[in-house]
Amino acid sequence: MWCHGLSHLQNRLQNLLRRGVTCWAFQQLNFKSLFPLAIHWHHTASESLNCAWQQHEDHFELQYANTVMRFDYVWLRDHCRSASCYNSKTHQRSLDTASVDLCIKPKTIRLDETTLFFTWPDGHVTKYDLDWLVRNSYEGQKQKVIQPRILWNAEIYQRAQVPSVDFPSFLETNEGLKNFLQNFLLYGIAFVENVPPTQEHTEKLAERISLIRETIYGRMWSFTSDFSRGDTAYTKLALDRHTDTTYFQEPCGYNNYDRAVINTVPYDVVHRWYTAHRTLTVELRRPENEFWVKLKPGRVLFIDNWRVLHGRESFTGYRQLCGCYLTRDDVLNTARLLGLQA
Ligand SMILES: C[N+](C)(C)CCCC[C@H](N)C(=O)O
Ligand SMILES: O=C(O)CCC(=O)C(=O)O
Ligand SMILES: [Fe+2]
Repeated sequence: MWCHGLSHLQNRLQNLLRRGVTCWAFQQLNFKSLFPLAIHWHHTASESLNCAWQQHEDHFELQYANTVMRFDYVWLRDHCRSASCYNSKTHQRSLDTASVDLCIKPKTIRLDETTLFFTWPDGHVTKYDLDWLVRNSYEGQKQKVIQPRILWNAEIYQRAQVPSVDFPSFLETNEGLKNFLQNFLLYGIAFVENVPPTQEHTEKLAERISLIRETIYGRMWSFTSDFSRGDTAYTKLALDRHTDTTYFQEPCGYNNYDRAVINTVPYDVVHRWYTAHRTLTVELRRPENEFWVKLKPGRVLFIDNWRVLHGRESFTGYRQLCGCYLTRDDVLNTARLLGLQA
């Protein structure tokens, strides 16, 4: 993440929208006439619970809360929350997953109210609450939006009139910080206004959100067009949309300027790469996806490099920027501590 101003932004957002899982209607035929092996459907005693399950040869099938779920038996054993399998104080698994027989099957399955009890061949009992299973099933997760995001282009973002947060509110109130982070998570960029235009205040701002990442550019960097480093960022040249530090093992995001020689793939794969690169670049350069921001002293911009690229026009005269790179895990951690879905 950056926390300093840029002259224009290019938003390019790939987001996978997920569809909810469909419900399942099941006409219960008399299986005896169809299959030699009787398949037992187990139902809850109380109709209101509306839960049915079936013990298949290689998985457990559960129908509950309008969701059809399928669970691997090793998974059901591995996620056991019994005292001997799970440390409820640290929320860590005690069970040695590698000790679970890959061909394990439950000896018996029983439902009591809203809890399923699986008894394994060694006598160990694993119990699951039905709602926990829905929440933690693959089928249940597919229905959830992991983190709400708003896909935008320049027009959508301008129309959204996303409010900036003021420096004092951001620094001194959790509400200010939470509003900022909510916008940052939704859009991938967010602004803080009226920040005293010093590196120290910018640093204080960044530390409010996350750990600052030390890189070859220092912890906080302040730069101008003095070519103090052999990089076009330290010139007056225009910079096309990009993200920084793509040459790091843990880059901020990816960047065409800094791309090293492609010498690890054969020529035909190289050509496919260029074709894909061209498709992406055409998309990235669509004018409607460019959101220009006029930076000024006191305006701090945070950018999620996994969602938004940055760049600038060429310029004349004196211009100085300062900022830093933030660690994504710590930004997300701060957001979660404030109750945001991140
Ligand atoms: C000046 N500042 C430290 C912000 C960025 C320097 C980044 C330089 C390099 N072109 C890259 O994109 O990673
Ligand atoms: O000068 C700017 O506005 C941005 C420069 C840049 O992208 C960089 O330093 O990586
Ligand atoms: Fe950059």
